[in-house]
Amino acid sequence: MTAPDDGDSRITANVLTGFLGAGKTSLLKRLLALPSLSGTAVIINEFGEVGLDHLLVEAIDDDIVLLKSGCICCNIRTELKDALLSLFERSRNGEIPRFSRIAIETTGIADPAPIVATLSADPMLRHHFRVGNIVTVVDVPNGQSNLDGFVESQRQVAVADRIIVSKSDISPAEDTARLRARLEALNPAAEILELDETMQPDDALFMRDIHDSSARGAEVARWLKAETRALDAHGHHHHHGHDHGHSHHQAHEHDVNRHGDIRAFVLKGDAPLSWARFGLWLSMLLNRHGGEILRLKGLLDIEGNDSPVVIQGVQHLIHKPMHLDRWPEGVNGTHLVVIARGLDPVLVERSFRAFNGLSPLSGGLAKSA
Ligand SMILES: Nc1nc2c(ncn2[C@@H]2O[C@H](COP(=O)(O)OP(=O)(O)OP(=O)(O)O)[C@@H](O)[C@H]2O)c(=O)[nH]1
Repeated sequence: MTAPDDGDSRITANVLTGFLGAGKTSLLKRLLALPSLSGTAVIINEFGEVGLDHLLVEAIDDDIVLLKSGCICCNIRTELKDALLSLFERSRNGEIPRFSRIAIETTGIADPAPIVATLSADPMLRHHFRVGNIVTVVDVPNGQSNLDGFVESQRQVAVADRIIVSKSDISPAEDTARLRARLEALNPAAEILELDETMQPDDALFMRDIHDSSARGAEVARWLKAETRALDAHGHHHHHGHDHGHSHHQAHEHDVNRHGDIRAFVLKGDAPLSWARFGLWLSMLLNRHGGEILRLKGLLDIEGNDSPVVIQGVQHLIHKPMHLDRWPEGVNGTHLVVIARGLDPVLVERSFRAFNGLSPLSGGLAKSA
């Protein structure tokens, strides 16, 4: 793992995902109509032989690349890479306008993580592109049943930085509220926004991300808020942290963050960490369990640093760590939000504490701050 460094002039790649028909293309059209996003190049990956979405996104048709492959996890990786590099070259040569941002709309039944992985792991791609906000659209009419029936839908929600709840205009308010609650539990670190087709989206959806130093503080504050909604490694809500009488079993009965076997939890450090040791622990964890760790984001208190180091990752990948100017109000100490599938949070916490020289938590119960 490299040391934190903020200098970055690469093209931002926003990934737009969401289940079939959730409203991705409709949202993308409205985003691209905003002056601040008008120069965005677009790659659309459609399921099936005939692509139609590019016809709907007429505004920037010269820059649209359509990837027709069905399965995003295998052949699409090469195709996506070729498409991205070709767009980059063509803009360099003046064949198409220069662009500083690219939006990648995934097919509805895809797990977006391999796209993010391709973008961040391929040496050529990561030289030119960096992953910006991952935006996931979930529609109220079908969102619940998609989450029930398709692990891809769960993964789309789990990796998101922003979740757009669509079609609330044609749904009962209680359905919208119920879906929001489920999404919050599944990914407590994401911002959830209700946006139907009649509403103009904010360019911040794509533009304000963790790489933007003016937005970084607000972004991190959101991750930290996740802590009040996520569970600690033992299945307890932090604001219920005084219930020391709970057994693990009791705690898990109230474990709203478990969906299928995907769940969010928070690891906290009560002493500064050694960068090298933490890096080694994380590498080992990802080496072994990268496929199960869907999303990881948080603040690290690193020895010798007055301000926190921001870290985030998707599956096997850890993005380049960044510095935050100062600790947010009321926060000191490492806070790591983890969204994982099929991993025992207690074991992860145990190894985190042991490896990083933190004392074990007494009695097997996490203490609240
Ligand atoms: N009422 C309502 N309809 C919407 C909303 N968002 C999208 N739609 C409609 O839902 C349908 C699907 O929207 P698309 O934007 O094509 O959805 P998509 O996610 O791109 O679909 P696929 O590419 O097939 O996965 C279209 O008929 C849209 O007009 C919304 O917020 N409210």
